[in-house]
Amino acid sequence: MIWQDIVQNLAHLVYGQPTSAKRKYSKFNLGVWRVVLAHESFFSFPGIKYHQDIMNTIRLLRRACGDLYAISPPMFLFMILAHFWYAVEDAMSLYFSSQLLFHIERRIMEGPDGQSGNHLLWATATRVLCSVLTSMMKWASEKTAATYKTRINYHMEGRLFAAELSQDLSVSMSTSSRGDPDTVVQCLEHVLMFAGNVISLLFQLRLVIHVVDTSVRHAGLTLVLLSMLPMFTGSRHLYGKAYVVQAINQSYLRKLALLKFVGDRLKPQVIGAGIKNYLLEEYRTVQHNLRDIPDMSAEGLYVSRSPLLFRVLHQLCPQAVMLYAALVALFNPSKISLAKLAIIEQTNASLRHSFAALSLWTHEFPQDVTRMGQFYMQLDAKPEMKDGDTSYPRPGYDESIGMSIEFRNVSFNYPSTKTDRSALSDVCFTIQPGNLVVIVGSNGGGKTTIIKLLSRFYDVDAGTIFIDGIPIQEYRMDDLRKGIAMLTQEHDLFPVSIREDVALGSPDKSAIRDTEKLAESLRLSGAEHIVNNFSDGINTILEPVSNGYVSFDGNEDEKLQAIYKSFAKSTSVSGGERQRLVAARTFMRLMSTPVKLATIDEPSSALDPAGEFKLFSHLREARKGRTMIFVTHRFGHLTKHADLIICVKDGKVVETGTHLELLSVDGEYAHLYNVQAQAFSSVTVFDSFTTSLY
Ligand SMILES: Nc1ncnc2c1ncn2[C@@H]1O[C@H](COP(=O)(O)OP(=O)(O)OP(=O)(O)O)[C@@H](O)[C@H]1O
Repeated sequence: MIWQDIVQNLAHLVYGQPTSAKRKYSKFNLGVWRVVLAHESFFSFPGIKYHQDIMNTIRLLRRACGDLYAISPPMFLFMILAHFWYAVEDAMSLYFSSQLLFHIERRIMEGPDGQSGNHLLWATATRVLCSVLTSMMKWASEKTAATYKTRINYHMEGRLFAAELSQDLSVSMSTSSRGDPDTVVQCLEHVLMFAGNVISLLFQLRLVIHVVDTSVRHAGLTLVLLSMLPMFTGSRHLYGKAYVVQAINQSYLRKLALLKFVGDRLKPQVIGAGIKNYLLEEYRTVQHNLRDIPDMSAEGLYVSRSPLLFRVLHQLCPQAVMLYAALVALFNPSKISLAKLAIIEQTNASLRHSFAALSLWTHEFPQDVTRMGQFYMQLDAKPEMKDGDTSYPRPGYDESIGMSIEFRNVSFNYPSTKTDRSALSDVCFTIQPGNLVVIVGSNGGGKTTIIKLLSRFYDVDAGTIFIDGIPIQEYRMDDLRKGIAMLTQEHDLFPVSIREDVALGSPDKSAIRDTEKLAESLRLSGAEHIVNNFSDGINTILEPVSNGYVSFDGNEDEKLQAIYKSFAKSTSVSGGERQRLVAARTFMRLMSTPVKLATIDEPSSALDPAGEFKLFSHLREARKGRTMIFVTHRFGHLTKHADLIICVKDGKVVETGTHLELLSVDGEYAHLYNVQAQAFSSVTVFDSFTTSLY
């Protein structure tokens, strides 16, 4: 019911959503569904403390107005003027139409010699003028609005992009959805529409009551209310209500399960198992059991449950004016005229439309405000981690040696984690400048987490990480990260050309034109031959952003499909080739900036053994003046060169030492090493090749 919806939505707006503790819930079955519907009484609203929400809404709207005004003051003012004009025009056009109808009627009754010709002429001219002005306004407003909205969207999206780029990982991971810049202008437009709607509504009410009153005194309000009755008794619907729907009919669920057997995934097994007849028989049983139980949507079934009386009233009430007029005409014909009837009918229709628009507004506006709030919250989200003010490397610190690192009683858990187990707990180790370190351990042990903490992706929960003798938090994050080259197990390519992708390894903008360094990076990572495979060479974009679509109906058209495929020609490379290209970015970094720490976290899972061996050798060659930390599961050839091996298990450091020291301890590292060594002990041509590499 529209009226109920308006009241309920306004209550939501003023008092906020009621809490589930205050709502009542009713359960009922509809066809194959069980519906649980939340009911709200006015008393279930939490109370006036929600005036805070209203203040927040006003604050948000003021901020939105400020932003939109700053983008283009004339366009902003024009947008407000246009909306105001529509509201006034809506009301005026009703008034002018009624005048026109009166004059037409008078003219018809008086005939061509009557006195009303001039009035009719004026009324016609005013009506035409008003329509022309409105069309001009609409034309201008559509043009301006399109440009204005485009500007607003680009501007707001740009601000959001900048804000997202500067957020740290824990903040971005806690944000569930990306804010929509559209919401700002939408919200403001909805407010303007609401204001316009209220103006028209008041005018329409005034007009219809006045016209009816001129026929029968004081009958106007009664008649208006009577014709509006369907809004109080209208059909039931679930739109905008809080409910949950579950399929509970076992035969229906069985039918859904049976239909899955003809899907592509299970079809081969159905054919192989020869169960066609069995499934067919089962389906017939289900069909028989379901008989007439409808499986149409719960929403549709709910509407069809409206009581008969409501339906009759719904049909009859809008005709109340006509029926009433017929009665008046029957007993007192001089009190009614056709012009009045036409005006009342027309105004009644407008009134119904205005009430429906108002109901929609009260439903949508709180959602708009919430979305706009989310947008601004994302825009305002500040990095949680405090930046330090010491430059890295510190002035006077020896730049020719690598980074020294100490983890002192470090514990850490990811902000988004759902388990109680810490990713790292009470971790202690020390790495000397220039050391080659290998971190080993089983899956989920915390190896990658150590690497991420070193680049200060997150702050530790307890303990301290010391970099070159001082806590990591004291360094300026940008400086520290410039001193670290990371090669990770994620091998996502950037959606740009290979040239730009590799060049982005260097913070220097001119790297994109440094052909020599680009070629050397590709050579060291073993990606040279990949680039040579493409006709566009180093300028190939491997993951172009999608740049078009086929319309829904065009999906059937083979020619259109072929044209679409020709736009989006993504060039695929294998997992190993991707890893090599990503590694090229790291070599670019190692060649371009004074890197004091290189962290290499399993970048070779998809590489063949020879490729992995070469990659690691090239990385080791770039070690001079740097500390280097490798994380790898295939560590035989690396740990022998390592100054320090850190063995982690379940978030704890279980052993540290050199290869020989740890083998002699015969603990976790010796166990992992022996498992790998045994895998190579069977003599095959391939194995002897790989073992010789290691
Ligand atoms: N982004 C994340 N959010 C929540 N938990 C995470 C996240 N990344 C890792 N973890 C959890 O932290 C723990 C340590 O993960 P980490 O990636 O450091 O292990 P790992 O030793 O590198 O494992 P693998 O050898 O499989 O790469 C694991 O329990 C993992 O599930």
